[in-house]
Amino acid sequence: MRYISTRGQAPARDFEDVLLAGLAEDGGLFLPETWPVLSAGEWRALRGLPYAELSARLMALFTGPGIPEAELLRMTRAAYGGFGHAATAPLVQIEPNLFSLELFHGPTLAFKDMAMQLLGLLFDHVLEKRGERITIVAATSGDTGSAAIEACRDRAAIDMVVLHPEGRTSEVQRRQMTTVLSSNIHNIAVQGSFDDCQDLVKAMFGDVPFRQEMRLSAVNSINWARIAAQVPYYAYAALALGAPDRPVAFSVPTGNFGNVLAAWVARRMGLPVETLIVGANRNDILARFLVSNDMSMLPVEPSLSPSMDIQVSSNFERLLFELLGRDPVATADIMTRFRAEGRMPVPDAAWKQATTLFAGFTLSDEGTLEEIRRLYAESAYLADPHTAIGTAAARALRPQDCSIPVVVAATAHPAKFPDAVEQATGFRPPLPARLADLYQREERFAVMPGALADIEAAVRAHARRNAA
Ligand SMILES: Cc1ncc(COP(=O)(O)O)c(C=O)c1O
Ligand SMILES: N[C@@H](CCOP(=O)(O)O)C(=O)O
Repeated sequence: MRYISTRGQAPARDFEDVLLAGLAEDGGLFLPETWPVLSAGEWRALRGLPYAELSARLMALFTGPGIPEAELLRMTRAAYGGFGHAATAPLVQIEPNLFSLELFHGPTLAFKDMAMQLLGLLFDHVLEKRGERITIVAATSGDTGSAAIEACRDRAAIDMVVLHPEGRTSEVQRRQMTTVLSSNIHNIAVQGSFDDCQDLVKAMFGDVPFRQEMRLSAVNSINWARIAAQVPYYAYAALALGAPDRPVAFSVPTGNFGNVLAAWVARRMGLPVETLIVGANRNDILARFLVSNDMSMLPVEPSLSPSMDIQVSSNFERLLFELLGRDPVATADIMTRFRAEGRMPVPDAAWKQATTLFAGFTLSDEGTLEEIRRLYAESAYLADPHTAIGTAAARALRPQDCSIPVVVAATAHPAKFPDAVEQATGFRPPLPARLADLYQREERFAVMPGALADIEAAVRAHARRNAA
C-alpha cells in the first residue's frame, strides 16, 4: 500500500513513512493511492469478530506487509485490552433504531484513545525497527492531547509537545494533560484558539530545516494512521447491525473532520453507509458548507462542546481531494485560497456531490443542554455535550427510511464535562476511580502567546532537555 499527498508534490510513501512523517512535505495530507475494497462476502466473514481482531484485519489493509498481521494483532490486543468495557466500543440502543457507539471507554475517556492507544504501539514498533527517535508536536482542543500523552508517555524514543488553547478546555481535560509529569511530555497553553494551535503545528512542519532537525511527527488526524485506526469501529457497528446486508447511517459530532472521514473511508471500502450526519456547535463552518456551500471562516467561539470549537477542519482537505476527482492542483489551489481569503471556493458540482451523502446540523449551547436533559429523562442515557449534538443531529436528519439504523458516535464520557452535564441534569457524573484524585494532582505547563519562533524554541529546548 502506497500513499500520495492531496497536493501532489510529495513522493509516494509506504505506511511506516507516512506514520512518521505525519504531514506531507508539500503541506498536503496523505491518502491511500488506491482504496482497499471488500466484497460483501468478505465483510460478512468479519461479523462477530472481537474488536481487536477486526481492527487488526482492517489495519493490515492499510499497513501492507511491512507490519505482519500477527504483529498487528498483538498490538491491537494490547491497545484495547485495558479498555473499561469488554466490547471495547459497545453499541447501546437509546431509542428505536438509534444507537450510541460508545468510543469513550479508553484511558482518557474520549474517542481519541481508540486510535491513539494503537498509534503509540505502532510508533514503538517502527522506531525500534529503525533505531530512530522523533519529536511529536500536537495541537488539541482538549481530547487529542491527553490521549496522545497517555499513549506516548515515558517512551525513550519520543519527545512530545502538546499545545492547547489556554482556558478553552474543560478543567478535567486540562488536568488530564498537565498532571502527567513524565519527562518526555511538555504541555504549552497557547494564548489563542485551537485553530491557532493547529496553525502553529502546521507551521512547524512547514519550516523544513526545523522539521528535519527535530524529526517532527504528528498524532493529530493530519496523520493518516489516526484515520486508519478509526475505521474499524464504524465497521464494527455496521456489521453488528446487519451490514453488508442492511444499510446504516452515522451521526458524528464534528470538528476537525477526522472522525466522520473515517466513516466515509469505511463506506469507500464497501460498507453500505446511507448517510453521514455532521453535527456542529456554533462553530459550524462544516454544517454551513453542507447546507449552502458556505465554507467561510468566522472567529472561533467558546461553547459547551469545547473539543469542537474549530473553524479550520484539517481533514476536509482529504474529502475535497476526492470530490475533485483526486486533482492535486485544484485541491492545492482551493486550500491556498481558503487560507488567503477565509472562504473556500468549492465548485458547485463538488458541493452537490458532497450533499448526496453528508448532511450538516448545527446546535446551540441551549439546544445541547436540552438534548442532554431529554436523553436523560426519556432514555435514562447520560450523554456528554459532544455526543448530545450527535444524537440531536441524528434525530433531525435521519434517513427517511425509518428502518435504517442510525449510529451516533459517542465521542466522550460525560464525566469529562461535568459542569455542562450538571447544568442539564442536576447530576454531576463522577470520574472513574483511577482519576478520582485528578483535582489534587500537581499540574505542570507553560503559558505562551503563540509566536512561532518562541514555540519552536520551546520544542527544541524540551527535546534537548529530555535527550540529555
Ligand atoms: C469529544 C469530541 N467530540 C468530537 C470531536 C470532533 O471530532 P473530529 O475532530 O474528528 O471531527 C472531538 C475532537 O476531535 C472530540 O474531542
Ligand atoms: N477535538 C480535537 C481536536 C484535534 O483533532 P484531531 O482529531 O485532529 O487530533 C481535540 O480534542 O484535540
